Amino acid sequence: MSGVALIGFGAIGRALAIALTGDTAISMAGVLLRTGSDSRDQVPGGLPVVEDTAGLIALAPSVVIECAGHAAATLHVPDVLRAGIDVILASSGVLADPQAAAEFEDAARAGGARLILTPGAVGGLDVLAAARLGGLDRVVYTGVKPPAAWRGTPAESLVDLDRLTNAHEIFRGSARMAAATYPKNANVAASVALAGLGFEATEVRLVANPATTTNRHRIEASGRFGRFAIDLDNAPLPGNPKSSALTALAIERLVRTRFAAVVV
Ligand SMILES: NC(=O)C1=CN([C@@H]2O[C@H](COP(=O)(O)OP(=O)(O)OC[C@H]3O[C@@H](n4cnc5c(N)ncnc54)[C@H](O)[C@@H]3O)[C@@H](O)[C@H]2O)C=CC1
Ligand SMILES: O=C([O-])CC(=O)C(=O)O
Repeated sequence: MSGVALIGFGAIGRALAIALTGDTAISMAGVLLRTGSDSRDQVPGGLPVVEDTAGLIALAPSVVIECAGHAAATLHVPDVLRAGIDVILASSGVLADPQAAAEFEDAARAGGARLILTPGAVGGLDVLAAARLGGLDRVVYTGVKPPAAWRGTPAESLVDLDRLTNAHEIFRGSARMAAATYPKNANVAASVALAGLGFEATEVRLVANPATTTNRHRIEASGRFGRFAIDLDNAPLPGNPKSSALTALAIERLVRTRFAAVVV
């Protein structure tokens, strides 16, 4: 088996295809699109396009990258894992649903494959996961994005995003609720929860702020290890103000790591 296959060809998928095409050590195996998808015209010529899970598995990739959202992850990822193919999951928030989390894990075990979470738009998950082994007391994640990043989300019923003049907290609660309520904006909250204190105990604040042009993420954690805080100020991806460019880079790094002799 060789190569990388994508589920979805939106802002992250396009960035990955550009970054990985032409690399001599890594080949692109193909892309899974929905039937009639607008993205078809943007897929580089010669790259196979498939429309269902069986077609994706038939490409025999060494790894599949999911970058299409929670529904697509639920639809395709368990079967890909059961077929023995590793999956890099961008839409980590799908695991906030205990039933989905159990199904994904069972599928990975059944197929002898690995479900790999990307740090995505944040960093510090290594610190959090190590600190957790010694015991964590508190983890707080705060995500701040410009109003445009909250369009098409429940924030629209809380505040007039077009007329916002000050920062407005649009969500405060558990990582589980954040991931379910903001599936395209709070995957980071889910990844922080999975690395640290879990979906219930991880505290999340989401903010719409007209004064920012970047996607800001702050993780604060304390426990027996001590304490840490990490701040990221991320440029958004062209084509999707919700998603940080760092997310595509973090996935690219995971892919390169799989094919590298020395792993940093
Ligand atoms: N872990 C993290 O830090 C982050 C995770 N994400 C996740 O990555 C996902 C993708 O992000 P973007 O590329 O920025 O979104 P996007 O909206 O630009 O692209 C998503 C693409 O997936 C396609 N799609 C939807 N359902 C599909 C299906 N069933 N099969 C095939 N394609 C399907 C859509 O048509 C669209 O072209 C987000 O929805 C989110 O779940 C995004 C940003 C950060
Ligand atoms: O890319 C980002 O800044 C974060 C994001 O959308 C998510 O966590 O789903």
